[in-house]
Amino acid sequence: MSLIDLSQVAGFEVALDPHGLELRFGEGITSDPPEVRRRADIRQMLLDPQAEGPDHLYTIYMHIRLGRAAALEERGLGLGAVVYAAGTVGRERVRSQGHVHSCPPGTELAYSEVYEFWHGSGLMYLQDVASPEVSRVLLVPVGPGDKVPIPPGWVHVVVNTGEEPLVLGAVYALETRLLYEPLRELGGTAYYVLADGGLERNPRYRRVPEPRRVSVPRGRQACLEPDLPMVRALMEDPSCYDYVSRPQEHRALWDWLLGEWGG
Ligand SMILES: O=P(O)(O)OC[C@H]1O[C@](O)(CO)[C@@H](O)[C@@H]1O
Repeated sequence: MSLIDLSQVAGFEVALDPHGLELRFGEGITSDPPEVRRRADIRQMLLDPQAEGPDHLYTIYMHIRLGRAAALEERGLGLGAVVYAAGTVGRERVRSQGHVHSCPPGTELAYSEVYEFWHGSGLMYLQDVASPEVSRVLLVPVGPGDKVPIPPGWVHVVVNTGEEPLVLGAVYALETRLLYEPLRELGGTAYYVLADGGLERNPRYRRVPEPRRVSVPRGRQACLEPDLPMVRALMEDPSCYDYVSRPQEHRALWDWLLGEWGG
């Protein structure tokens, strides 16, 4: 199958092999060896742990090095990417398992991350805590060019709602630890996104609000312009995603973001 060029939306040379769920980088661009998430790996987070579906759900690329990445690393940031299969796992859409991030040492505000969507269509599922009493659940429909910062401490899951592979790039904090256990103990998120577009409540949660559908935030202060790829925004202003690795210094930005989403 032919490759799909993503260079324009990503801001550097990269193409999607939709059949293999793989990325091909331009010359001189490298990454850590890709990691494949299989259905068995995320079983404990599914509505039905025995659900049938594709074996290979998504491919993760971390530490993508563009040759000019020094500015990124000096700021405690890395560039990653994920390719999600299309299809269903039991009654759910193919999706990431979900996790939360650790906090920078000596702080109480967890590392963030910014997702930038490069191909396909999806839904970001955001939940304010990975514990049985949840106050906010947000659903953000996403497509190419959209950027979504993860508010500190929030559970985040990416759902492929389209019929093609969904591809995203991610600016993440190099020091982040990904925490899966709090969510595994709850059997995943408070709601599961179903293939028919509906939501199924997870009975292990004690308190859950009605989910709210919100828009992708647009804001210069957070470098979220849809027509400026993250790697180009970083070239123009190397500090523009410092809020990812130093969330505690950017409280006004988090207030703005949650305000955009209705508080
Ligand atoms: O939750 P999982 O299975 O680790 O997959 C999501 C992946 O996406 C990322 O958020 C992209 O950087 C990684 O941190 C993570 O490994």
